[in-house]
Amino acid sequence: MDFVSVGVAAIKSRTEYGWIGLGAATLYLTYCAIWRLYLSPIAHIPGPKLAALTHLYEMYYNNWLGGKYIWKIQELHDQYGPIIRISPSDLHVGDPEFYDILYPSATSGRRANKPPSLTKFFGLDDSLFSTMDHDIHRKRRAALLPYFSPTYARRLQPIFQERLNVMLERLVSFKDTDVAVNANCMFAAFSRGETPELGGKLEQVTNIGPLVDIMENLAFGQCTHRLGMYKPVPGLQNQPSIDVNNPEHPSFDPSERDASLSGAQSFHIMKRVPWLNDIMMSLPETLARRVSPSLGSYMRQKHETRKLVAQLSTTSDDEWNGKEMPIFRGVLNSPKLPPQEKTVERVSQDAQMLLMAGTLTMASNLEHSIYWVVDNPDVLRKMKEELKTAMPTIDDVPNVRLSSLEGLDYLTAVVKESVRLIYGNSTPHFRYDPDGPLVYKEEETEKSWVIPANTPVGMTSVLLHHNELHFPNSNKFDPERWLGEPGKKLDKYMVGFGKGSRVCLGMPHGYAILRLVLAQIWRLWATDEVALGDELGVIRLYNTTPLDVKMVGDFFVGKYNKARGVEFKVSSL
Ligand code: HEM
Repeated sequence: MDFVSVGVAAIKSRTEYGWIGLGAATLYLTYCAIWRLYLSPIAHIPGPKLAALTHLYEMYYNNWLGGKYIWKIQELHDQYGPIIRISPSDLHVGDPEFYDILYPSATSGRRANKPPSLTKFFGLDDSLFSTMDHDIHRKRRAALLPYFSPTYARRLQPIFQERLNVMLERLVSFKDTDVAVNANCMFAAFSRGETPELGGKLEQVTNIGPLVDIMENLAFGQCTHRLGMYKPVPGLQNQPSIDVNNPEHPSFDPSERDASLSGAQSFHIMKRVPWLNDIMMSLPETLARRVSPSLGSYMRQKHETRKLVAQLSTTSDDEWNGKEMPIFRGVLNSPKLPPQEKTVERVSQDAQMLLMAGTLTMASNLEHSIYWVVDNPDVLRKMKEELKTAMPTIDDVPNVRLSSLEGLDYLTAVVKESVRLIYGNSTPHFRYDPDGPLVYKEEETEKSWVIPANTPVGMTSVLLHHNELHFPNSNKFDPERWLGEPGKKLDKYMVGFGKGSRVCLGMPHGYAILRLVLAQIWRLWATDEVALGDELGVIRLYNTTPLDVKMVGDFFVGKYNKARGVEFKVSSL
């Protein structure tokens, strides 16, 4: 055989192999398509064929259009009914009455697992939030539970109050300056300096919002003491504060907040390609920072958290005598966990998750509530009148007890209404029952749908909180809806903290901090329309329109039009 015929034969066989490969791929794809459309155990659930056929349908709305699938899901519910198939593997239910079935309570005896799409996107696979298995989740949660009761939250008031005082003092230092305060950064203080105790040096940190400090205090028994950097402002009650004229200390720095939020942009990619997340998480911090600043700051947070937990693991019980035991010191020692659950690596994941869970939603909530309250003078008027009953003068503000704020119905209604409109997590929260099928019964038609075991089903707070049957005129910020008997009945439909065995662990702390912050800010400050007369000055929105507080995309948490978020200035009355 000459070279030419050998070459021709090789090409021929390669072409043949090519055709065989193509044929096999076509057969496989055809089989997959037929299986997904007609043979899958969820083939009977209504929905668009394209969504049943490929995840690209969802990806078009989430990755290409930017977190828009939840609103498409609402359109699909309008078209196909209350239960729909939204991807080859996932279902979605729009009927609020199904919530308690999908998210069973801890005492129901039913198990609810989380699928990887909701757990493997932020590199904390062994944290409480990301725990897929129901039984492991129960154990991990039991170790944290003692630190999250309403009574415990009340006991923590001095810790909350100390940080809050500093934030309020700092706010006064901006009065009659031209500084536009970034509300989210003011509350969250995403910047974190290295702790001197750990041998690091303090970075220049320009945020002093209370939330990260509070969470760090609860978690580790210390915070980064960034306040020590600020010069006290003369005349402000013994608090360190900022010299606003010092160019090194400008207003609240949004860079890390923006970085953290832009990190959320990768949520929809990571949830479908979890191995990409594993690669990212294995990068050294310097390289991660080059890939993206948000990833860099996330990695820094991860390393710092690990250092703090490692440090806690070497402390002795005596060191905490007479002091509040930090949560993760307790977890490292918890008799409820087996040794493999108490490694520094595993516990650090819980700690980082807690820092994130306790700041992102809270900061967003407080930020937007500033806008809603200023934008609704009637709401502010009623709230201020009620606040005056608990704090007759502004000197009473730092000493008001949480228990007396809990008795203020209107304040509670304002808090609930802001949680309703901030939605908690904006993305569908998937669960599956590993033990058997679930049944969804459509009330109107009395038709029953069997959902096979192990099928992920999601429900979405953004859609449930705009259900016009329960929340008429749902886009309006209207605390009145939570008052009286009708208000009490609405509690069933409030899902901002989730429900069931995985309901937000920090809900008591969340309510406590929201009550304290809102009550104290709005007792101390007025607006141009509403003033009691003895306030420190007025809050005026700056460069913020109604469009800026409207959620435009679901990236696990809501994304908003204006990257800097709500801004305001403070002036004399
Ligand atoms: C307005 C404030 C807050 C909102 C709206 C909120 C909302 C949520 C939501 C929707 C979940 C997921 C529930 C689920 O998986 O079904 C969650 C989980 C969690 N939250 Fe919050 N949260 C807030 C504040 C806090 C605070 C202040 C802390 C900590 C002090 C916290 C700690 C946690 C933890 C640890 C989890 C995981 C619970 C688990 O998987 O068992 N949250 N939160």
